[in-house]
Amino acid sequence: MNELITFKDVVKEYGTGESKQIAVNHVDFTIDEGEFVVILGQSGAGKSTVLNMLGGMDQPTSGSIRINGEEISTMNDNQMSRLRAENIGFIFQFYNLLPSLTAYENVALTKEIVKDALDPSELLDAVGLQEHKNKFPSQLSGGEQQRVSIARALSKNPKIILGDEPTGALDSETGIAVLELLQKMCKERHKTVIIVTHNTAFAQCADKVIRMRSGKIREIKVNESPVPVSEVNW
Ligand SMILES: Nc1ncnc2c1ncn2[C@@H]1O[C@H](COP(=O)(O)OP(=O)(O)OP(=O)(O)O)[C@@H](O)[C@H]1O
Repeated sequence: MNELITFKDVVKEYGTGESKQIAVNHVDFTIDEGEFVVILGQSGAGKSTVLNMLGGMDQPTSGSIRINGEEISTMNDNQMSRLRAENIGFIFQFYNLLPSLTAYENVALTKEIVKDALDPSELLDAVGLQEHKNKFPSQLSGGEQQRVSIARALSKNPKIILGDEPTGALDSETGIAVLELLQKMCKERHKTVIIVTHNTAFAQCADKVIRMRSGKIREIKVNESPVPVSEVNW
């Protein structure tokens, strides 16, 4: 498989002097195109910092981050916005939908940002929300809102989908359904999906598990036979 993402000797420090905090401490890993990757670790391990640097929301203090062969750690805001718009979809713990827009309109917003946005209606069908397209976020359950946000993330047809605790605010049954959908996007649409979580049960379904503690990588494990989400004993 093609290598899509490379972190090489990446360090992220916050603050200076006595208040200096090393959030990410000399981290190396690679992610291939089409992989379903879970970054695991307890609170404060540095997971979100890694994801934020990957999405260009934060820049490393030192080291190299390459996406699709492009060095992103030295990109300016405009270059980063372009790369993000073309390649990356985000799913957050809280769905970040615009309350005054319907599910359909929230997904259709992407058309304003990218030229080749996918059809909102088809995407909402794909995430099982055929009957809810014209509802506002307040009329949808948490799981439904998260599915709208997944449809929105997919609408720009990104190569990479990043999720920071994407099931964190959902009950376990809905969380499993959302995870199943992400695994499906990975297998059927060949998306590279990277999820940050503290839930160790996710490890069974991943192609690759990156374990972090105190800003460092403790283990990188390639799973030869990942389990379909539906078969995991949660
Ligand atoms: N903007 C910031 N300023 C100062 N310190 C920060 C900042 N962002 C993160 N940190 C620190 O960096 C460390 C790693 O934080 P990070 O959010 O990446 O951890 P995490 O593994 O995602 O944790 P959680 O599961 O609780 O979200 C923590 O000690 C945190 O306090």
